[in-house]
Amino acid sequence: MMRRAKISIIGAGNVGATTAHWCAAAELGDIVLLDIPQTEDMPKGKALDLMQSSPIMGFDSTVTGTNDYADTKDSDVVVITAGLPRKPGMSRDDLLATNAKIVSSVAEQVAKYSPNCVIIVVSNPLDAMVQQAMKVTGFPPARVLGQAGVLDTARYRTFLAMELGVSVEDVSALLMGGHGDTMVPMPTCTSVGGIPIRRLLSQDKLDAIVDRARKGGAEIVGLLKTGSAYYAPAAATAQMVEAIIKDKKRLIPCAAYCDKEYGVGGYYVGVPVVLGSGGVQKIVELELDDQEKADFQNSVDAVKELVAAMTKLLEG
Ligand SMILES: NC(=O)c1ccc[n+]([C@@H]2O[C@H](COP(=O)([O-])OP(=O)(O)OC[C@H]3O[C@@H](n4cnc5c(N)ncnc54)[C@H](O)[C@@H]3O)[C@@H](O)[C@H]2O)c1
Ligand SMILES: O=C(O)C[C@H](O)C(=O)O
Repeated sequence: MMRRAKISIIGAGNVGATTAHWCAAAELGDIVLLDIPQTEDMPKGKALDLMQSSPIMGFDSTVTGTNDYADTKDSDVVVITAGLPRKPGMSRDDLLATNAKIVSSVAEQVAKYSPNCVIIVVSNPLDAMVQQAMKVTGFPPARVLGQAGVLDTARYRTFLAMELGVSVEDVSALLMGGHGDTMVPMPTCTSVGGIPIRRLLSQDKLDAIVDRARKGGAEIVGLLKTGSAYYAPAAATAQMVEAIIKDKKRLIPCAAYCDKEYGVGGYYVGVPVVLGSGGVQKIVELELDDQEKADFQNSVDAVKELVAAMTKLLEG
């Protein structure tokens, strides 16, 4: 009998529970939703609620809630959403000290119970958290990656479609770099219905859209006031889960470990990858123009600083 894929989601908060929702609705596999013992039966409650939507939505995935890592044993994919979200006035980097400790403890348990899984980290500040997850698990870099680029690109595509009055389905785009204010839009890799974006939009309008995409997370934080975005982040994460489980070989931007690639030198940063079974199958190296190169380097430098601050915090 064919075994269904097993997907565990660590952190049953807004992003975690919504990722479970999208994954279940798309019948990607059986899902385990885990949170800390202090949350008591909360993950069980969310899992049961989701299961009770299955007759209406027509999916046969099971969803189990738990506080016990033993229930995540032998997962194929583990999504880490554990950690604090930011509130208005905070940057993602302000979460560094708290979330680095949380992600370290989570990654240790994930490696113990699912030594062969692919890990998708979502917790912020993303690029540092995924680096820490790789370090703690000792997994090969292809099996540890971060979700940011799919979300950032989706925001950029949404704003472009809104501006042009066209279907989002026809907007194809790419953003690179870290998941922060230094992320690098790639107008040379943006097209609508096959038409290069610069033939459809003035530079001013494009710049304004790029700026809004860069600040897209803060815009939602400012509106929600109690936390950060979760519908789009969860949809982005579910797309990555699907790519891995179905070996779809999607060419999408993810936070991937780049050593020689783009001359990064051993850090996680957003780059286009081929994502499929086993995680990152290939990092796609593009020839960058001078501006893109400078912007990308600036973003890599910001990631390096963040990782150095994290190392100091954890070791100090
Ligand atoms: N990468 C991205 O694009 C992206 C997008 C949105 C949110 N995020 C980040 O994802 C994280 C979660 O956001 P959220 O909105 O779901 O927050 P949330 O507060 O709704 O949920 C976080 C959950 O993590 C749990 N948790 C805390 N410590 C834990 C531990 N040690 N083990 C297991 N679970 C633990 C909490 O109990 C809580 O239920 C935040 O750090 C946020 O910044 C990243
Ligand atoms: O902005 C945040 O803090 C959450 C997330 O990184 C996002 O981009 O929505």
